[in-house]
Amino acid sequence: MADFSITRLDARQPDFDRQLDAVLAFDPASDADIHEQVAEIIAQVRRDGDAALLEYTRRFDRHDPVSAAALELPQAALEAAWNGLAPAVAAALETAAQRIRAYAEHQKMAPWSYTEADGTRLGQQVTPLDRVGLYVPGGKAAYPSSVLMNAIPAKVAGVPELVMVVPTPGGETNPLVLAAAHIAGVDRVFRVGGAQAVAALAYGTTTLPRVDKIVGPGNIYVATAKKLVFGQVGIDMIAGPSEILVISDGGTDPDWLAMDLFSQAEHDEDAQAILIATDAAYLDAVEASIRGLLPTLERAGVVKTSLSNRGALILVEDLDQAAAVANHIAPEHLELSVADPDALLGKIRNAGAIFMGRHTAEALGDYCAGPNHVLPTSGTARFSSPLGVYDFQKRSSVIFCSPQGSDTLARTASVLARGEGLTAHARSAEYRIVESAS
Ligand SMILES: NC(=O)c1ccc[n+]([C@@H]2O[C@H](COP(=O)([O-])OP(=O)(O)OC[C@H]3O[C@@H](n4cnc5c(N)ncnc54)[C@H](O)[C@@H]3O)[C@@H](O)[C@H]2O)c1
Ligand SMILES: N[C@H](CO)Cc1c[nH]c[nH+]1
Ligand SMILES: [Zn+2]
Repeated sequence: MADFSITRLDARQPDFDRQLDAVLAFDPASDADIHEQVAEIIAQVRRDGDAALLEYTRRFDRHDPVSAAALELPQAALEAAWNGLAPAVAAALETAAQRIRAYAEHQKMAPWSYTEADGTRLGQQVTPLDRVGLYVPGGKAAYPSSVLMNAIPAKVAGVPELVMVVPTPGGETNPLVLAAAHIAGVDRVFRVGGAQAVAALAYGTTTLPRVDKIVGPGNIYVATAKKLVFGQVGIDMIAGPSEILVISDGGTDPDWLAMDLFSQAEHDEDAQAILIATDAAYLDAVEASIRGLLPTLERAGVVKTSLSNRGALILVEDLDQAAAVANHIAPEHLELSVADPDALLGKIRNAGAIFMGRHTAEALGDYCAGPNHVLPTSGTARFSSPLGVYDFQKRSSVIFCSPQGSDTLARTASVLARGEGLTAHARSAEYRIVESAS
C-alpha cells in the first residue's frame, strides 16, 4: 500500500486550473490505435455479417457459439432466470424496476397544438422510435441495473421492439442480467459485445436486426464504435468511465465519503473520483479513511489505481468556490454532502445527477432511487442530459393551414421567397392566395 498516493490540490493557488485539467484529462475516443481497430471491426461486420460477429466473439469474449443463431437467448431462458432468483433478489430487482418506471413516466414528452383565429393549427406530434438497441456492458462486471436503466425508459416511450446486446465472457450468462431483461420487457437478447455488437446493431446482420438508435454505456471500444456509427443510427451519448465529485462542508463521516469515492473507482481503472472540501483537516481525515479502507477493498478486488490516476482531494475557500469548480468539472455524479444542499443546488449548472445531503449516497442512484444512471461523462454535462424517455421519442412538427390562413401566410412567404431568389417557392405559396386562384 506504500505505493498509493492521491493528488491534493488547492483551488486558492494560481496554478490550480492547470493542475485540475491534468487530473481531468481523458478523451475516450482519441486513441488513434483504438479508433483504427474499431473502424476495422465495423468494416468487417458490415462485410461479413454474422461470420464476423462469431469471429470477434471467439477472439474477445473467449466464447464459441455453434452458430450465429446461438448468439440469441430465447425468451424462455430469460423467464427461467427470473423464476430461479432468490425471493429477496427478485424483490430488489422488482422494486428498482418500479421506481425507475415511476420516474420515467414523468419524462414523457406530450403532443401539443394551438389554433389561431383564422383556423390555422400548429403543433407537435410525438412518436416512439420503432426499434432500439440497448448496449449492456459485461466485460469486467455484469450490470443488471443497466438493463433496467436502458430498457424501462424505452418501454415507457412506447418503443415496440427492444434489442439488447451483452457480452458473455467465457460464455457465462449472468442470471440477474437475464432476469432484468425479462421484467423490463426486452424483446430480443444477443450475447455479443464490444464494437462488433454496436456495428451489428447499426448495420444489421442476417441474425441481428438493424436498429434506429443505440443507447447504453460501455468501455472505450463501445464508445468509439458508437461515435463511428452515429449518423447511420442515432446514439444517446458517448459515455466514458464513471465519475463522482463530492462537495463537502466537513460535516459528513469521512469513511462515508471515502467509500463514496471508491464506489465509482471500482468500476474502472480510468474512473474519476474527486472530493472538494472547505477544510484541509477534513481532507486529511478522508485521506486517512481511504488508506484505512484500502486493504479490505483491495482484498475484495476493488481497483485502487483510479484513485491514484484520476482521483483528487481539493481544498477550496468556501462553498461558492466549490460550486464554481464543480461547474468547471461538469461531473457525471455530484454529491452535495453539506448541511443545506438546497442552498447550494441553485449554484450548480453542470452535473449529470445531483445527490442532495449526507444520506444520499450516489450508489443509491446507481440502483434504485429512480433517475437514470446512464449519464453524461467527461464534462459533457455542460451540454447533455441523462438518458430518459425523451431519448426514445421523436417530435414532428404539424402544420395545418385553413384557406384563410394559407392566404395570409402565402403573402409573407412569397415576399421572403423572392428575396431569396427562389421563384418556385414563391409561386407555390402564391397559388394559395385566394385572389390569384380565381
Ligand atoms: N455510465 C453508466 O451508466 C455505466 C454503467 C455501467 C458500466 N459503465 C462503464 O462501462 C464500462 C464497462 O466496460 P467493460 O469492459 O466491463 O464491458 P463492455 O461490455 O463495455 O466491453 C466488453 C467488450 O469490449 C471488447 N473488447 C475488450 N477488449 C478488447 C480489445 N482489446 N479489442 C477490441 N475489443 C475489445 C470486447 O468485445 C468485449 O465484449 C466501464 O467503463 C464502466 O465504468 C458505465
Ligand atoms: N455508476 C454507474 C454509472 O456511472 C452505474 C452503475 C451500475 N452498477 C453500479 N453502478
Ligand atoms: Zn456505479
